[in-house]
Amino acid sequence: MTTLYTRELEIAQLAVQRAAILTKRVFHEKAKGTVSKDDKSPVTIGDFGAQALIIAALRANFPHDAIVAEEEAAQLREDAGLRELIWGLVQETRLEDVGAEGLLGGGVKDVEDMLEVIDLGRSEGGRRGRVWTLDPIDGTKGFLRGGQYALALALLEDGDVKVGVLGCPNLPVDDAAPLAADIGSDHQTDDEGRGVIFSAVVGQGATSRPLGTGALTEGKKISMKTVTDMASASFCESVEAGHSNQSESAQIAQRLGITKPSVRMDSQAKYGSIARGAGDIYLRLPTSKTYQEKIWDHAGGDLIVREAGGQVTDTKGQRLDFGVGRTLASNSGVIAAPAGVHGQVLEVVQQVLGLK
Ligand SMILES: Nc1ncnc2c1ncn2[C@@H]1O[C@H](COP(=O)(O)O)[C@@H](OP(=O)(O)O)[C@H]1O
Ligand SMILES: [Mg+2]
Ligand SMILES: [Mg+2]
Ligand SMILES: [Mg+2]
Repeated sequence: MTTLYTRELEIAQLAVQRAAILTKRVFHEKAKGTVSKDDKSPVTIGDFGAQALIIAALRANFPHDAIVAEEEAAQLREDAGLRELIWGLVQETRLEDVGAEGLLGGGVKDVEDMLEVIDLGRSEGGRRGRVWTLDPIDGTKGFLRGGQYALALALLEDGDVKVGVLGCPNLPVDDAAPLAADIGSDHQTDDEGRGVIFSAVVGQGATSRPLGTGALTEGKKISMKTVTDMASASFCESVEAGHSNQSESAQIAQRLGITKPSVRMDSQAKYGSIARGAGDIYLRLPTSKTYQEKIWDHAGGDLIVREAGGQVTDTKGQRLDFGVGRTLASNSGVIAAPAGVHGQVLEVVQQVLGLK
């Protein structure tokens, strides 16, 4: 039997759309309730609030599915001020479309329930069964500096990505718009023309549609650009130098004959951008031997790029393996490129990294 994942896709898109209403509100506020996690990385009331809203929708619609999400409630249990702020936001956030809000169902009863909902994302993942993976704000550093960020949700079944949704509130709606790494100096007031949801279902292609706040509109098919001449291609990379080795990627660009400077952008907005042909190649080269990539940072983007005509592997040339657990422990780095040139890019990556 073919499973079409129609309901999973609809719920995932609406849940991301609703949570984006919350993150956009926090994005425009000066005080974002930022705290440091144990690994010193930032998390904000936007991350916690979005995670609570999205998991609440999953709990109501797919109560038997496991969830692997980035954040956990431990810090909120010790900080009443912070959790009340988040609770206020979660309570107030509703989709404009009453029917759509009804579809999401459930809701969060009270503050304690909100903390429990956040902690439903602590599954260890794995190769068996249905596992949702959620990054409520991917690119928190981009979110804090007024750049790109994404709400990323994907469904894995037996370790394979079946549905992927990326909400990118700060990317242009227009698939043909030039690659936008930041959103200019007007970001405190103006959301006009921005906000897009990228989606994909395995075997059904990838689409984009406006993020909006009302009912979802029909998606438009997206596809990667065909690269015929490397000299006119461009790399899309992290803003954070600690997340990808930028000097190695400069050498790779040079060897490939790429002349344009890399576009630096936070979050999985990179995957969405290349999937719609606004950029060409996404490179993420390991900066340390010990860091393991997290499944929520890549699952949605991986499927969206592959369904748009791309290939995604690590630097060893292996597909990303989402069935290992919460991390991509068996992979190293990421190379996402149009299928026609992926092999050529991989070859040069391996030469520069000394892998062959
Ligand atoms: N040393 C490191 N190497 C690679 N990725 C890292 C990293 N430290 C943190 N990250 C991840 O990089 C993500 C952001 O990706 P990008 O650099 O493409 O914007 C972060 O997601 P969050 O912002 O959700 O925590 C975080 O999970
Ligand atoms: Mg992330
Ligand atoms: Mg995150
Ligand atoms: Mg984080």
